[in-house]
Amino acid sequence: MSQVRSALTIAGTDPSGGAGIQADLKTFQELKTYGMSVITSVVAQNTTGVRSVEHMPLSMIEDQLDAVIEDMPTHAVKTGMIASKPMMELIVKKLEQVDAPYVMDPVMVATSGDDLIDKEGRNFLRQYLLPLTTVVTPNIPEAEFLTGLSITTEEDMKGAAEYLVHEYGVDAALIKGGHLKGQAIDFLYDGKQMHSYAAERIDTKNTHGTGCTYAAAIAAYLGKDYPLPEAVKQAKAFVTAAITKSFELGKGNGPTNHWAVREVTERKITHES
Ligand SMILES: Nc1ncnc2c1ncn2[C@@H]1O[C@H](COP(=O)(O)OP(=O)(O)O)[C@@H](O)[C@H]1O
Ligand SMILES: Cc1ncc(COP(=O)(O)OP(=O)(O)O)c(N)n1
Repeated sequence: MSQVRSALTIAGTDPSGGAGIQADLKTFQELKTYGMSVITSVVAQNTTGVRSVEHMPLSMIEDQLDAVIEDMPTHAVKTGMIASKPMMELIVKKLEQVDAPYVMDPVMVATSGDDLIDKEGRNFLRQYLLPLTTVVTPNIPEAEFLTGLSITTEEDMKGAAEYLVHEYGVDAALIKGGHLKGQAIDFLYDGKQMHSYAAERIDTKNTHGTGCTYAAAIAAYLGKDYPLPEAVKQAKAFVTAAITKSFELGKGNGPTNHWAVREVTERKITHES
């Protein structure tokens, strides 16, 4: 692999550093992927919650996207917080100009419980953005919204992954199991095979930004031409390390540790397919 690989994140900000654009760029950097970023919304938040949000004008989002797409090679795209239907319509149009794998982290609610996307945007995402994705990575509540299914068991998770692929035309769906009890297991359905990725659940409240970090790591590995099942396995190891060494910072849920991967060498991930 000669040229440096790059990834573009299109998301909101987290000034406390644990989630959003900040988490994505830290993840790309740790995985030696050149990180580029387009900001959709400026979010005043920390480990305890969101206090205010300013959405970027559409013209500013478009100018940021054009500035990157016209100038920089893009080997993978990851979206996080896209707060409205007009933003999504713009991003759909721009993604047509980028020939690269697209990871969607369908961010809807922050760990703190604050909504990050409006109702019109949720519905547009389901109908128009999902079909463009290489892989969508919902947590349990996000998967329940996207599918309308109740998800309380591992079998429900598998059913939701299959539903998203068959009903919404995503290439693959990764249902993350952090919100369930027991081992931290995720299920990836790629239209042909069901894959499971399991790790020991770590007893910590410091999981702010786990979903962002996981999706950004998947994008980085896809940008390096890893096959999707392997990209997910590597990203699972990355986010598990980040949680293992997460930080007791802030008064709420502390952030994950994006350089943990340099220190946590033994990360037992059970990948089955
Ligand atoms: N306490 C935990 N210990 C180990 N892995 C966890 C823990 N909580 C979440 N995970 C893992 O972190 C990733 C993010 O999952 P989840 O927290 O459900 O998504 P989100 O952060 O979007 O809500 C998944 O791989 C999940 O299995
Ligand atoms: C701007 C922004 N994007 C995404 C999130 C989600 O972060 P959070 O829910 O706290 O953590 P994960 O769901 O990724 O584990 C956010 N808070 N802000």
